[in-house]
Amino acid sequence: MSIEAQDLSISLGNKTLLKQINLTISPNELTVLIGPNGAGKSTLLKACCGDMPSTQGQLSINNTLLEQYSPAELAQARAVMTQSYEMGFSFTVFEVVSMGCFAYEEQVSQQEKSAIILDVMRFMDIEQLSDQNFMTLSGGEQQRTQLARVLAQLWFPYDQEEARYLFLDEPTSSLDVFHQYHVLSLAKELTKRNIGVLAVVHDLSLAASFADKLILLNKGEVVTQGKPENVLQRENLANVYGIRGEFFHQSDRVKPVIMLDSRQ
Ligand SMILES: Nc1ncnc2c1ncn2[C@@H]1O[C@H](COP(=O)(O)OP(=O)(O)OP(=O)(O)O)[C@@H](O)[C@H]1O
Repeated sequence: MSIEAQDLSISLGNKTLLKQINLTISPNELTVLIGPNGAGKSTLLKACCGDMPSTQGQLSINNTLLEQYSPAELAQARAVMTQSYEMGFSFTVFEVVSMGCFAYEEQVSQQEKSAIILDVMRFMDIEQLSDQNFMTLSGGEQQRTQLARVLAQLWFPYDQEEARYLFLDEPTSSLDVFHQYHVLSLAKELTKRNIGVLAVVHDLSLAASFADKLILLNKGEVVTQGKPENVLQRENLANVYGIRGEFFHQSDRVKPVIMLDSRQ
């Protein structure tokens, strides 16, 4: 059980966005995509969740090719949180989160649905905002509401045996430090429930602190992938980001950090 991308390429016109990507997203791992602006992270995330068709190569989810999934099956196999989430109408937080239940709406009672929504709102620390208009929330509160919505999509059925997947494009970009840690700890927690997580994260120290596996992208290609300490080597930071710095992990009592040289 996993998501497998094989030789995945995407071109638009004469521009190549992704070049021959090979990767595995495992259900028991938090995989984090890193790389500079324009590297292709969002494009790769969209390709892996089936939101963007590839020009070449293939993608399988739990040993079944993506094109063999119906939209309903795909909605039960994976949930996606993109970077922008414009709401055309005014909805309350509760209503936005309840949209996540669309994939199994007919299989649960109203009571069960409300219990799921409350559960994920508690998880995301937004239950006190339940009746507030989504448009009036702060950026971080909106982000946590959207996270609760995608979590709701994967909350049922409870006894699901098939691995499922959560795709998060910059889920921590508007969050304060407490909620950044909270969201990535939660993402890690989900991997214990047979949910594989692929997240785009810009903050390298945060990525190094939580990722089981990092995938470093540059110019549409995978430069390297593996454990954070192996990916965040001095030469990769220099070649890909153009910075001087290094991975530093003092002890198990503290999270690793990327230390930047003061002379860049
Ligand atoms: N629909 C499109 N048409 C043309 N070019 C596109 C399209 N979508 C993405 N691109 C280009 O593909 C490249 C990769 O974009 P992508 O959004 O995947 O990068 P990213 O690594 O997520 O960047 P960032 O860190 O800035 O969010 C960029 O150069 C972008 O301009």
